[in-house]
Amino acid sequence: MLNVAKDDVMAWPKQVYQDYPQPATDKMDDILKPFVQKTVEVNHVLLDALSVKLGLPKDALSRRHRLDARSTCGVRCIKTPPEPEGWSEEKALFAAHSDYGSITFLHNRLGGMQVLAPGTNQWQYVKPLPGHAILNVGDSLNLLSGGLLRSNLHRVVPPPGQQFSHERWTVGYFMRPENDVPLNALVDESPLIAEAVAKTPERNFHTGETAREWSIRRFNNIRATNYKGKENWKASGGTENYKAVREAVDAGAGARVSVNA
Ligand SMILES: O=C(O)CCC(=O)C(=O)O
Ligand SMILES: [Fe+2]
Repeated sequence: MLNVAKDDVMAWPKQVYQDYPQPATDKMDDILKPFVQKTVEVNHVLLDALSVKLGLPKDALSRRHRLDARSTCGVRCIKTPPEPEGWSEEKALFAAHSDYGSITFLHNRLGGMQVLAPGTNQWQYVKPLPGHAILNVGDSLNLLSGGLLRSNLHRVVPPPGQQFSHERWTVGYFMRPENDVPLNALVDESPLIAEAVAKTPERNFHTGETAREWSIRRFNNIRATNYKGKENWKASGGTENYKAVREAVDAGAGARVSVNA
């Protein structure tokens, strides 16, 4: 798995955070930079449409996700070898999690990603379609929207059927709010969001954390070297007050860890 920070891609050949291996540096100008720019452009169209639907000013979300502002956004490339033994639930490649940011834009050819649809205990495959991308709403957008947009639990298991004999590749862009954006529901900017928050008193939509603090806390607790058990899983959590997630975790959905979502 290779993660490349958006800020490093956009600053290239200057460095903002760190070095990357040659497969990434060779492709910065021709592939990574255009990929980031195009993805952010598409995501802004989506964020504007979502803002309007949420009763927010049209740019309320996109102005919190500007391309040239520092953030924890990044590109991720995941290569998974073929699984000769075929499918088995224990072989989850990515444990159950919800993404930390706002929008995750995923491109893959093989199946394997599964989602826990709200109100169910059944994992369902999300089938990649040619010419399409898969979009996950992350926890930050869930919070900003007062829970109106859901960040569902998902995981990755070996691809189904005959696909298991192929190498699986995912390329994704993880869009997260700008570093200093407070992660609170936007109640002052939308009566719809204010109403949704008022109707969910059991949830805290005022995290007191900035987007950067939120991501760093979660990355640090889930990192395999720090991970000691369920307590870290909970400390890494963002939507643990969200009933479906809490129930799934208590039922063991989050028992395995391998993610940096
Ligand atoms: O590989 C995939 O299809 C999804 C990976 C994922 O959920 C993640 O990187 O957060
Ligand atoms: Fe994910």
